[in-house]
Amino acid sequence: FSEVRIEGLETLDYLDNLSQRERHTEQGDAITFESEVDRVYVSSPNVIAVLDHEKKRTFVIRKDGLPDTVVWNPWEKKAKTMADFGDEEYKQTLCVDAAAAERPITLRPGEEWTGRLELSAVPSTNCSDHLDQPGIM
Ligand SMILES: O=P(O)(O)OC[C@H]1O[C@@H](O)[C@H](O)[C@@H](O)[C@@H]1O
Repeated sequence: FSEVRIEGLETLDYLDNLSQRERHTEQGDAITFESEVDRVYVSSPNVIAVLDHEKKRTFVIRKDGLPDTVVWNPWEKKAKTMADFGDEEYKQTLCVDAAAAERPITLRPGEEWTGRLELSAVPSTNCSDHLDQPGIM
C-alpha cells in the first residue's frame, strides 16, 4: 500500500477533515499513504492519476464540473469502528473522489447541473507517459 501514490494534487490547498477542515497546502511531490487521511483538495485539476507501483497499474481519474477531489483512507483504528468497512480493508482501499465539497452546488427550481467522473485503468507504473496519448485522454 505504501507503494501507491497520487499525482495531480501536489502543491494544492486542502481542507483537512481530520481537523475541523483546517486549510493546509500540500508539500509533497506526490501523495503517499502511511496513516489516516481525509482531505478535500480544492480546485484540483481535471485529470488525476493513482499509481500502484506494486501491481503495475495506474488509475486515471477524469472529472468535469466537480472542482474538488476528496482523498480518504480510514486506516487501521477507524476501520475497526466502521460497521460497513472490514478491519483489514484499509490496506486495499484508497478513495479518490471528485466532489463539490468546498462550495456545494445549489440549484433553484428548474435549474440543471451536470458533473462527470470517469475512471480508467492503464497497465503501467508511469502515468505521465500515457496521459498525453490521445487514445487514453
Ligand atoms: O461512511 P461513509 O458515509 O460511506 O463515508 C466514508 C468516508 O467517505 C469519504 O469520502 C469522506 O471524505 C469521509 O469523511 C467519510 O468518512
